[in-house]
Amino acid sequence: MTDSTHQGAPLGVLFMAYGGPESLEDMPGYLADIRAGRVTTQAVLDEITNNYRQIGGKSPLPEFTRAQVEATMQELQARVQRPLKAYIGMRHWNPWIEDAVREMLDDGITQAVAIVLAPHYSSMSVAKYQKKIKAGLSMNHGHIDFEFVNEYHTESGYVTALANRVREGIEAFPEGERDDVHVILSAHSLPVRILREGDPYADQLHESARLIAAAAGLRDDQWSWSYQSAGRSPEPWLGPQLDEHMHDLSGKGIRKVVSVPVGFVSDHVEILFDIDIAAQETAAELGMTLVRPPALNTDPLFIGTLASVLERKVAALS
Ligand SMILES: C=CC1=C(C)c2cc3[nH]c(cc4nc(cc5[nH]c(cc1n2)c(C)c5CCC(=O)O)C(CCC(=O)O)=C4C)c(C)c3C=C
Ligand SMILES: [Fe+2]
Ligand SMILES: [Fe+2]
Repeated sequence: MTDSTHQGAPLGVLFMAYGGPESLEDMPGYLADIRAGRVTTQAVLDEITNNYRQIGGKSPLPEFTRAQVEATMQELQARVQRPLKAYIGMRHWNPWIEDAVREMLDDGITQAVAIVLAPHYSSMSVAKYQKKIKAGLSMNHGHIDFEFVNEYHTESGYVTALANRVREGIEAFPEGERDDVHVILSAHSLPVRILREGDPYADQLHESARLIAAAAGLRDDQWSWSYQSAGRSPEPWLGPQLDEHMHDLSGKGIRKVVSVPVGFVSDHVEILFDIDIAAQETAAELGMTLVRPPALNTDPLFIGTLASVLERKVAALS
């Protein structure tokens, strides 16, 4: 428990997520932001818009984010005596991180903790969210003491929750077939150049994957690693990509697969389209059965993890 001697404004808790379009009309603006000034051809715009059309015409990410924030705040406020106030800021769409920071300053917040709804640190992900906080502060000529959660990829609640998903996927197969089921753990690819730059992303992903496989009781030959959702740019991206990896596994005679993305914490287009539609099509071509258990979303173990890592940062500010 932290003390209750702080007066005045509550302590801010800023939750940051990728952001997602709430209608197909948002697509050009959303993509322009993600691709940061690079031209998006009509063909790429049409392709990605069509992917969103196939998952219901909008991203479910904002709604999952709000639900995760509400559940985490309930748990965190029960553990911390100091009054807290939650804010949501997205990197690529409304509500923007910079606007959330302005709202915090308007509310008189002087101390805050910040977390990205992504468990692994990279200069191309978490660091960019943190830069946006700093931009929001400098644009508004304000100051807030921030404590940042950089990563939480080895937290036991996160690992156990995903190991439970792995088991749930395996148990979707009849009992006599479960020994033959192969588990693919995956995460969003990034350009290969991050390795030369000493970025911890790939190592952190592999560490999570090993912990999850061990917690799920998988044999070494019963799981493998793959990247997914590489961006549409000419430079090389980390692989193997899910599609080519599934072809490799098929070549080894594997026909039953469970897919568990470990870098995403809610169901959104990179799962609902890239796995549930695109990878399922590949599985059908290869004569494979592919089971994809739900993402963490508001799993109580995951929410407990978010509350715990935030609680430690709140304590550091007190
Ligand atoms: C670890 C890094 C990344 C995560 C996590 C991530 C999640 C994520 N991405 C989308 C949707 C799109 N991403 C796109 C491009 C893109 N994504 C990342 C990194 C992560 N994305 C990079 C580095 C890039 C390339 C940017 C560029 O300069 O081109 C795109 C654009 C189309 C494309 O290039 O494929 C989309 C759309 C979601 C919904 C998501 C979920 C959390
Ligand atoms: Fe992305
Ligand atoms: Fe992506």
